[in-house]
Amino acid sequence: MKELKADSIQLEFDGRKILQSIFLSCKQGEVLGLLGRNGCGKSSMLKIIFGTLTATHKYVSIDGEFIHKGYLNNRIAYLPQHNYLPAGIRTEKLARIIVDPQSWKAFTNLPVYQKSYNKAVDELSGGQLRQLETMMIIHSKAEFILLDEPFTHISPIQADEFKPVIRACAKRKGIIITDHQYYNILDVSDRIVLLHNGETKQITNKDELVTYGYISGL
Ligand SMILES: Nc1ncnc2c1ncn2[C@@H]1O[C@H](COP(=O)(O)OP(=O)(O)OP(=O)(O)O)[C@@H](O)[C@H]1O
Repeated sequence: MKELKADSIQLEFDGRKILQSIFLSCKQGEVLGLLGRNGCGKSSMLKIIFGTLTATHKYVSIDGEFIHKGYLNNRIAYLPQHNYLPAGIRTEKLARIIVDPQSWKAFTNLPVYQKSYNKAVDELSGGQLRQLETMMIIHSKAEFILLDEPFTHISPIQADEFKPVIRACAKRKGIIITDHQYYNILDVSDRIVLLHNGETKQITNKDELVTYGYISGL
């Protein structure tokens, strides 16, 4: 199983330090949950690993091989925080571009695809669209999958249907997932990392999330 490592990432915006002491690793076969307050740099970190945001400094590797642009050669796929599928195009057409032919059967069996395959993206509800674009990324060819807020706009029952699909995908791939619905992240993840004051903290006990002021502990 391959291992993705993100190390020594530093990011500044207008002289303001956002990320400074970052170490993340994710093996194929596991789901790594990434938590952190609004604006702490979670999306920026995923974009740096994916290769679409330039950091002041970064070291991203898969099995020791330096990865400059993760999106090249189907190494890393990224679900952005905001919708990415273009409006006006039929779902089936987009799925044929994004989904790995080897995962086509599993993907097309998903209820969300069956309900939407002959519709255009702009005919879907916000929740349907979010599920669909997450599922397309999960069933893409990439070795590692980065999911930025996949549970946003998703109803609780659909989130519960979602989690086993993410777990099943993690048998073959490595997944890094972030969302403010932290209970869903705790549920679906093997390990948790908290981004706190620009640094990654490996979380081994839920109480540490209270200590770092991420949840209130009430
Ligand atoms: N292009 C940019 N130019 C300047 N500042 C930026 C830019 N992109 C992000 N930032 C700032 O960097 C910080 C980290 O943003 P980022 O979107 O990575 O945080 P986040 O943890 O994903 O937040 P949220 O949970 O609210 O989505 C924020 O303070 C944000 O305002």
